Amino acid sequence: MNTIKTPSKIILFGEHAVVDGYPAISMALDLKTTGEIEENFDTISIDLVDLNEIFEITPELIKNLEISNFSPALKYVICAVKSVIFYLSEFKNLKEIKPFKLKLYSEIPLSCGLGSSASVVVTVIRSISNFYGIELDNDETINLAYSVEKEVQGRASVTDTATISLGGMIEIINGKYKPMPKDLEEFIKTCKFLVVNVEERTRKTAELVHDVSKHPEKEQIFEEIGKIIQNVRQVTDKAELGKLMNENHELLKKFGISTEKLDLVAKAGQKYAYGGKLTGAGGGGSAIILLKEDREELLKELKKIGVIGIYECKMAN
Ligand SMILES: Nc1ncnc2c1ncn2[C@@H]1O[C@H](COP(=O)(O)OP(=O)(O)O)[C@@H](O)[C@H]1O
Ligand SMILES: C[C@@](O)(CCOP(=O)(O)O)CC(=O)O
Ligand SMILES: [Mg+2]
Repeated sequence: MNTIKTPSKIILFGEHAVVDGYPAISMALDLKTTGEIEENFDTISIDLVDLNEIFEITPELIKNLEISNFSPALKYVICAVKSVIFYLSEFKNLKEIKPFKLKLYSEIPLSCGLGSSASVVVTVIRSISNFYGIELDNDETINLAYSVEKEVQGRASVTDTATISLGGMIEIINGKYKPMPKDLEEFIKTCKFLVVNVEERTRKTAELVHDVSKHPEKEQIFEEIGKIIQNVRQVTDKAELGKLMNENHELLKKFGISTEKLDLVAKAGQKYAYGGKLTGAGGGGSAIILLKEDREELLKELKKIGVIGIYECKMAN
């Protein structure tokens, strides 16, 4: 049996704007999705442990699967299985689609803005290509995973799939992923972030991304977010960086994708730490807080607000 483990991510700045070509800055997080794959007798069997579902199909039918026939929860994994098998057959000379059993499970809270969708999609792609003994480079993996997120969500950026595939910290500029400038990376590495899983989401990423794309003030808000990221590049002081996080959160609120609890957590970050903002698509889910040394008051405030979970952010390389 082969095992693949893939990190999650936090978007530090630029979520949603990045879907429209504006910049973003993100970091891989060491909460991981695991894929365990081995030969199977006659079918392709996918055990989605976190969804309590098993999907089975005979190999010859996989390429003609109609993704729209499946429930939203199954779409990411099934679209990823179909896409990687199609790609390996068409472009990497895969001759025979041998049956396999793939078990998927994750440490990442699902639908919480930490990129669980991108993490499971990259895990599927790497597990299956690995099983067939075909090496995909990062660019192939990222482009394949990005096409899956776009097909399932209707709109997506490459931020999640690139960050999760490459690890570390990356910048997205004009839809292209690049390593972070060294000095900025060194500075951000001195920062400690708290990842707060605030509450269950009311809308899926696909719906949130769609709703934001229809907002009448979208362009000017994205322009403002783009300016914040220009300023991030000059910052060498945590108080400054925290202020820019707060500004980013205020701009995201204008899209109606924050919630009362996300705002309370962001405010707690502003009051008891350097700053705080929602991360990912919003609609509930997670926030990130740039920590000061002393976090006692902050933790007390988060307890009072009542959040689902708190993770000390450890960057995954
Ligand atoms: N471990 C997993 N197993 C199966 N499907 C998963 C897994 N993790 C994520 N998913 C799929 O991704 C969806 C969540 O993706 P999304 O709404 O983009 O939220 P996020 O990426 O912020 O976690 C889940 O509803 C499910 O369809
Ligand atoms: C909202 C967005 O910028 C990030 C989505 O993150 P998540 O699926 O909520 O973890 C969409 C995208 O970049 O594809
Ligand atoms: Mg997602």
